[in-house]
Amino acid sequence: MSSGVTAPGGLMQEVLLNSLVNITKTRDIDSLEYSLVSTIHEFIGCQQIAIYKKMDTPDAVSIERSLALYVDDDGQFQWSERCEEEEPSPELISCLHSACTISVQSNTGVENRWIPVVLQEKPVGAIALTSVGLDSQSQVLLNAFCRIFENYLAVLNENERDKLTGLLNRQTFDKKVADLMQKQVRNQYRGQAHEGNRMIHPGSTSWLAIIDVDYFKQVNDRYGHVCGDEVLLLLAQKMNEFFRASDLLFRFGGEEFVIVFEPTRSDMLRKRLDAFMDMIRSTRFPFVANITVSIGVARMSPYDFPISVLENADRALYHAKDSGRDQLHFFHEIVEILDRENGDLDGDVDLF
Ligand SMILES: Nc1nc2c(ncn2[C@@H]2O[C@H](COP(=O)(O)OP(=O)(O)OP(=O)(O)O)[C@@H](O)[C@H]2O)c(=O)[nH]1
Repeated sequence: MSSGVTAPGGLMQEVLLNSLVNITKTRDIDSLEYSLVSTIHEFIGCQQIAIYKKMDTPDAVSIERSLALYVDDDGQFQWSERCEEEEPSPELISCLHSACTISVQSNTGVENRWIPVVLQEKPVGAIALTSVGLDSQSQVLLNAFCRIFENYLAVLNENERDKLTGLLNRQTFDKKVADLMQKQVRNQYRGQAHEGNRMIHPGSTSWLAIIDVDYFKQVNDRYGHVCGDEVLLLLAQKMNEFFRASDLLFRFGGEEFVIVFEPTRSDMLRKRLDAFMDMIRSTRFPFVANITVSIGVARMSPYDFPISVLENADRALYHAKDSGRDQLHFFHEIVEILDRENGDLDGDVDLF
């Protein structure tokens, strides 16, 4: 038996209730995960606890370990951060595939257990535990914690998402971007040249793109709002399939979408967005057959105000619309051109 908290009955119940209060007090998914792992550590006391997430990418399903806690023999513990799981165990894959709990016991009595996390009837992740075997009380507690986590995850997930497309909604923008930027500062500080298992190329920065459907009003006017919604839904699905799971995809309202890209070089991003525009041009949408999009992109560093970056991307988008639509423009390039034309090297030109 590997129980964490040992306290008299009444006190134990109080500690337990407080822990549940802490789980349900959280307002974002990262804090929820942290509360769950802390609670399992406190009440069940495992050697390792990890949360895995299934990430659907264009080419394959990848798995991310979003949080892990390692406890050594002296009870000292260490947190480990988000990373891509390069070689997921067959048990983890099978748990994610079957949505069933899997438990494997070694000769030495160490037990590995994978518990699925199910959202809208689909397995979206798993909680993995390494322990010296769980007694029945710990198993009951563990299952209850996991189910509370699952229920609360569903609530938070719904609050973060746009109802029509399922993409992140505008209200989450500040928090999500702040988290991403903090992560980049930490990586810079550690001199880390990798993002997950991807190489960060020299000269890479984050980018923010605003994608806006061209002449979308005509779609609504001609076919009605419900048909317009169908077009937006398919476009969002295409974006989800095309871009990496680590890029943040938002619907900002109407026919306007925002993507925050993890560090990459501008030439690489241009290639990717050109390919995206090509894919959209050749996709057959319901009712309208074809649509095009205009895109404005601005560089984003951890030291920028997100609102200023949004304004810059919006100016580049305006330029794309103004120049005929179905185009991609980078804000810094427009500034460079205008600077040259105006001979104004302050960069303080009234652009648009
Ligand atoms: N179907 C649907 N339409 C929406 C939604 N939100 C906003 N719209 C419509 O999106 C259209 C946006 O029109 P405009 O801003 O004039 O832009 P546009 O017609 O795409 O023209 P350009 O962007 O200049 O190419 C309007 O008709 C809005 O009513 C929504 O949730 N569903």
